[in-house]
Amino acid sequence: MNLEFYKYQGTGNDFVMVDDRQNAFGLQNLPLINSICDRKFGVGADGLILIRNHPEYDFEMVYFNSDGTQSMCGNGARCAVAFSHFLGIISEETHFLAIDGPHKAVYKDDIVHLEMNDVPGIAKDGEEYFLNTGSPHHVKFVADVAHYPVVEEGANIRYSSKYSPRGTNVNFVEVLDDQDLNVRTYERGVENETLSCGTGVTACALVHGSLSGQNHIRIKTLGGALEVKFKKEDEDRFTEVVLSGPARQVFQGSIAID
Ligand SMILES: N[C@@H](CCC[C@H](N)C(=O)O)C(=O)O
Repeated sequence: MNLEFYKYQGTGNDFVMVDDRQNAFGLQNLPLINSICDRKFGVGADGLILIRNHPEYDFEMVYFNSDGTQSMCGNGARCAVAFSHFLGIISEETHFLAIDGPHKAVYKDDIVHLEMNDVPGIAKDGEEYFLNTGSPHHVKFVADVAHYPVVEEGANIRYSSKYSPRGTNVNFVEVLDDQDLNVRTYERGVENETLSCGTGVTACALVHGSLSGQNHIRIKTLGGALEVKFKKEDEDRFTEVVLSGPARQVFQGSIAID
């Protein structure tokens, strides 16, 4: 049997996308997800996304990390919006469902503006921070992120007893100024550095914005530029959080599956 798929990338965070409006893809088939995402033996991707019908929303995004675990993916959601536009499911605006609840988004000129869920607070531990932007994120400020050992130190924090057993994603942030950051992220579920992480840059922007007093932060990742706008309420609570950036189709294909 052949599985038709599309490949998308959002600032270098890459995903195999499947139009699964017929609910044909087995959600428990983790070996299949692993093998499709494998960069040597499969298509190769940080994650796999199914687009499914939903009675109350334009579509449902079902996201899997490359190891088959599930969480919210900001870049994946931006790609899901672009893919749903390509499939003709949505036009410019959409209201869709993800694992962390409903999201609204606008797709215009190849840029997806994605409304994230409100963030209830930031936990501080010395000079390091933890918050949940749909997925869990540790945020650590460093002086020279380009030369930082992201994979080694990211794995140390991700597997530390503090975050056991669920683990966390880990972001290393270099502050350029009050509104600009360089960010590199170690991702749980990929167990490696990815070129960009949408929920991760959102977490970094909220921490930095709460320290610098700004509510519009530009973030450079290894895979490109993203922006986060938000409203800061009292007690480090954030509403109207919007993640913006490009999401593009790279190719389409078909893979033989058993
Ligand atoms: N790349 C994603 C985050 C995907 C989920 C994460 N790896 C987790 O398991 O928490 C993004 O763009 O947000």
